[in-house]
Amino acid sequence: MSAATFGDRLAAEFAAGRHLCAGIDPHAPLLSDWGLSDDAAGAERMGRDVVAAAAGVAACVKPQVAFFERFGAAGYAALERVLADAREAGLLVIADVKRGDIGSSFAAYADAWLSPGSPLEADAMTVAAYQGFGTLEGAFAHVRAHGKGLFVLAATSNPEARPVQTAVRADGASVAAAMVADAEAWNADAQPESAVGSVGVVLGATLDLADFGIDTGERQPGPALPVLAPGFGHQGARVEDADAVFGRLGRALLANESRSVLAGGSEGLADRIRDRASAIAEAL
Ligand SMILES: O=c1ccn([C@@H]2O[C@H](COP(=O)(O)O)[C@@H](O)[C@H]2O)c(=O)[nH]1
Repeated sequence: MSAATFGDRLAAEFAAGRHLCAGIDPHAPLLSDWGLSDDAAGAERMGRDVVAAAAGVAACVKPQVAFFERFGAAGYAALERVLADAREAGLLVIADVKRGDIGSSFAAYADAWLSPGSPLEADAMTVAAYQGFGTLEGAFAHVRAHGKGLFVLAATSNPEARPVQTAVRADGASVAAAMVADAEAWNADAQPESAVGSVGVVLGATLDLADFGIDTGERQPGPALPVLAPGFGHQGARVEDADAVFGRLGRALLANESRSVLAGGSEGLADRIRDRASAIAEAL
């Protein structure tokens, strides 16, 4: 049993003025920019350098697991070492794996990414609840028992998602709004006294959330909903606009930037991370 919840640990990052989530996305062209090989060793080098530069500066790192997975077992071994470095550096890690399945199979994904002692252990993972919010129960068990966190895809930054996520369910809620409501309800029920919940959502910073039926106006009672917001930097969203985009949902915001901090090679990485972290802290 972990004493601090994931929400508590996020709240401590916010209190220290840290809201940047530094992405670890070893795209082939970025590896080439860095003078690294497009293989597991190159991805590992980039990942470990980002961890070293982000420690104490960013709130968390977010390895995009796909970029390691493309190298098979060697990629996973590389990722394990990046995760071990991040744990040692005291950085929160969100594994961007976007897993979802029927509950019994999803529980195995949750064990892989959230079980204490698992080689792939992270602090939180991204999940898809399109097979029903209840399928996430295997991860909720780790959230309750081990202080882990979840980020449920709600309104994603990519334009192709709109028809699915704006679709209206039989109860009148859009799919995106239902994910937000379900996450808020889970936090209010499981961790009513917490300032920040442990179950958050992914909301693209590139979006007008009203188009997705998401209410950013009225502050809800209960813990603040953690929001992992990709779309800043390379995808065009500006942190200066975060308040206007997220409204009440910006209370526990993690602003993700991947390519915008990784582009330009390993030289200057620490400065870029520091600059983005300050710009985000100032804007929020
Ligand atoms: O809605 C989503 C969900 C996840 N992502 C991921 O975030 C990063 C964004 O990278 P940038 O280089 O900062 O654009 C990447 O890993 C995506 O897979 C997202 O972009 N949008």
